[in-house]
Amino acid sequence: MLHCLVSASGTVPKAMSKPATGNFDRGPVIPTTPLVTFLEHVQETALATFGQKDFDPKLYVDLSLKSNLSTTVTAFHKLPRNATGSVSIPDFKEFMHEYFDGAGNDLVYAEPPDFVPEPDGFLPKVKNPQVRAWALEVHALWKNLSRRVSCSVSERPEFHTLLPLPGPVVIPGSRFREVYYWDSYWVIRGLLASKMYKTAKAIVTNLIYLIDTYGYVLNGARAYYTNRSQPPLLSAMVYDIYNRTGDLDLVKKALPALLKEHQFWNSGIHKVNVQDNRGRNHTLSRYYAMWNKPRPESSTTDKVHASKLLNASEKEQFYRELASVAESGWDFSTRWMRNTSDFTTLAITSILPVDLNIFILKMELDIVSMAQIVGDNKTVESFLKSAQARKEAIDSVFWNEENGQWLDYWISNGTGSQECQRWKASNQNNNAFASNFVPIWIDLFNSDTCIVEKVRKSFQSSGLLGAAGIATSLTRSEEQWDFPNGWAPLQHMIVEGLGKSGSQEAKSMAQDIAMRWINTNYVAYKETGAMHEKYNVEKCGDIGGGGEYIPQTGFGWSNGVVLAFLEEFGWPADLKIGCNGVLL
Ligand SMILES: OC[C@H]1O[C@H](O[C@H]2O[C@H](CO)[C@@H](O)[C@H](O)[C@H]2O)[C@H](O)[C@@H](O)[C@@H]1O
Repeated sequence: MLHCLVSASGTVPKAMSKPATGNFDRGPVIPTTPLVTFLEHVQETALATFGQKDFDPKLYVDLSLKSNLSTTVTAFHKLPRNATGSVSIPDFKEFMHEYFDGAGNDLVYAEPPDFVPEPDGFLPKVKNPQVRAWALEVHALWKNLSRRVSCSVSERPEFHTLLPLPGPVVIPGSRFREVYYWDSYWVIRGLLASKMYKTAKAIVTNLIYLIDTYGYVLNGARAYYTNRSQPPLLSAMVYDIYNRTGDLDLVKKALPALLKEHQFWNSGIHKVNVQDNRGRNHTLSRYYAMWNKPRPESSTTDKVHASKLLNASEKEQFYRELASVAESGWDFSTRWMRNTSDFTTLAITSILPVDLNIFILKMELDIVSMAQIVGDNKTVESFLKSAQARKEAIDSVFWNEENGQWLDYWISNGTGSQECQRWKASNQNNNAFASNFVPIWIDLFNSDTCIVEKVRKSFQSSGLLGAAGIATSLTRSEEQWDFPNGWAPLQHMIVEGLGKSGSQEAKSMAQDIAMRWINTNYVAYKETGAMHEKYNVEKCGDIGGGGEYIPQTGFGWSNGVVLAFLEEFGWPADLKIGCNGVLL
């Protein structure tokens, strides 16, 4: 098959049409705020002063000011330093105490209005008392994770990197003190199981507000996340809430925002046109952050990686790749590296990712359903066409009949390339990733018995299924979105897709994976007293590791997926919970 990669050019949406900085124009850059830039300097001094041990760079860009910026900057420059840029620990601590409010102080605890300790009709299929008691503890964690932005933020926004939001949110937990885009989908799935519809709707209202303000949903609600989005799942949130609550107003409010979001992912740098040898043009999307400097929340770390690169142009491009990987939610993974043992070869902007395009196809189909609900026939017609076109693109670019998987596709040229290329099978990434099975999540694929059987067999022999769930990849890289880590969202999409299919074998497989996942979450919870951000799928009860920050607890999407699984599959009274069926 001959594919022709046509330019990924196009107009940058108005909300983000800022000139690129520097001499190496590889796309737009959204300028950051003076406060973020200053806090990066504070972060650097903190590292020089305290050293690497227990250092979390994000902490420093989450601080808020006590006085205005210029007074604080002046005091910062007056601090006596030695040659390495460090300050004496007592001087630095005093400066921090005098000029900054602690990270997270501007996001205050908010009692969820719809929380009750045991909701009516909670997890009716969970019969085992021990599992029920644990599920109620997980349900109670929503109270710990519920926040609202303090009034001080809207009073003095220039003192904060936290962005103002109209309503309460649920945060992932620990260092993730703000609301995150794609995490919110699984938080909402859990809230629906917890019958907390108001809380779920408030999250969606905030995300719609972000679209109204910025033109897209930000990675998270912080000033340093304005240059990128995250996997687009707002339509799925709205659609699932509507299906539970029948809230027509929510659909009416969401629809215009979703049309805007669709435009964001299908224009400018995110859009790539591929033409095949039969002259068919396919349009697909990719991740592409509007940033080409170190990520402020990981600035000191990014600079160390970039120091291995020789010139300024390579560094700029590497920084853009880092931020674009953060947009994918899979930060970081060998999935995005040209050379899996060299982190500086991250090249996500040259990849058409399977899962992103599935999320956008789902967005298109959800828009069709919602437009039908509100009687907007023009939108129904136009989005049916978009969905049809993307389905054809997915079939022809990603599907690999031999593997029975959808594979990411490497494009060899970056932004602005006009060059036609011959489609090669070798441009499909043949490595096994959990994302290769994400298409099965959506009804368009899980209702096709033939596809389901092929995919089920392929999944069974892929090596991804471990004792405690689905591994992210098969590569042991020390990156957190790789082997042996398993992540709640990936378990959920694959399990839900297999479970919805008409195949009995696929349904049993879904139940089996869900039980492995529930067991590991349960045992880790009993051992550590917490729900974790990620787990090690090699061993039941083990938590995940690797990556650029220490393992986090809380944890929004893990709680959501456990509750959603328990709602769907239940737990029989006589079935033991724990590793190898051993009761703790
Ligand atoms: O601080 C480093 C990075 O942290 C975030 O990514 C990770 O946590 C998110 C919240 O749970 C999650 O959505 C993401 O999938 C994780 O990899 C953040 O989203 C990144 O932008 C940030 O650079």
